[in-house]
Amino acid sequence: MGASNIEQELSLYNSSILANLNFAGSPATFNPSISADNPGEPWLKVRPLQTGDFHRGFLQILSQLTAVGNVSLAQFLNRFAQMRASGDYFVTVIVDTRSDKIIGSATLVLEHKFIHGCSVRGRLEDVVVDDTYRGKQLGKLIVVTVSLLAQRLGCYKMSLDCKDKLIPFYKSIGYVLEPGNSNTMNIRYEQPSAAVSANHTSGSEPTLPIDPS
Ligand SMILES: CC(=O)SCCNC(=O)CCNC(=O)[C@H](O)C(C)(C)COP(=O)(O)OP(=O)(O)OC[C@H]1O[C@@H](n2cnc3c(N)ncnc32)[C@H](O)[C@@H]1OP(=O)(O)O
Repeated sequence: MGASNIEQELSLYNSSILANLNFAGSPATFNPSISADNPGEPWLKVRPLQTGDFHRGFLQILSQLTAVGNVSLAQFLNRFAQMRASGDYFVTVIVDTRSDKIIGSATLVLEHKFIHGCSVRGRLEDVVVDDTYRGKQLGKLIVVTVSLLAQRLGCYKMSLDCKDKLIPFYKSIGYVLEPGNSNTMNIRYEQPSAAVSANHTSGSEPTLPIDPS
């Protein structure tokens, strides 16, 4: 099914918050100058992820970043609805409108804190540009877009994890390795069990016993 057959698409977030981002205030340099509003070609568009992007190759793009698995349309729409309801996921894509295909993506996730006066931190996740479009500033464009969005949404900082070879790429956009504070540590769970929701306010969710002591 072609993406154009989808009558009513939902956006993950309100696209108006992408307007007039201050690209001039970013440490990144663009030559020629481009921005989310003016990505350099009339057939390039930067916008929030939409439900119809399942049919525009969104998951295929992500598979150039890491293993995606066999995600069905129902799974995609379910995850989309969860992200949209949370209001904390800003999956942002670049579309080639000539082919109606997604050619780039980056995600800003908001992490709500108690510290720093109940502040919000941004996390940069899942950055990818289709391999046939690389080397044309689109990687920088999508990362700067979500980084400026984080600033607009009031984040006090934005953080990312990346392979060593991408450090120069992110440095060129203003990200820095902070001395004494630049390590990533992980525990990997080889066989993740079925997720159990920790939200036990809904009647249908499993409830956790309350310790009366
Ligand atoms: C937080 C995360 O998600 S980390 C995961 C990042 N994603 C991946 O590794 C997926 C596979 N790679 C890609 O999709 C792309 O190569 C990207 C997104 C990293 C870069 O996209 P591109 O569109 O090629 O980047 P763009 O053309 O904007 O390049 C910007 C600058 O970074 C440099 N650069 C781009 N890729 C790399 C790289 N792999 N290694 C070193 N430098 C790089 C370019 O030379 C360019 O330098 P310049 O500004 O001095 O000319």
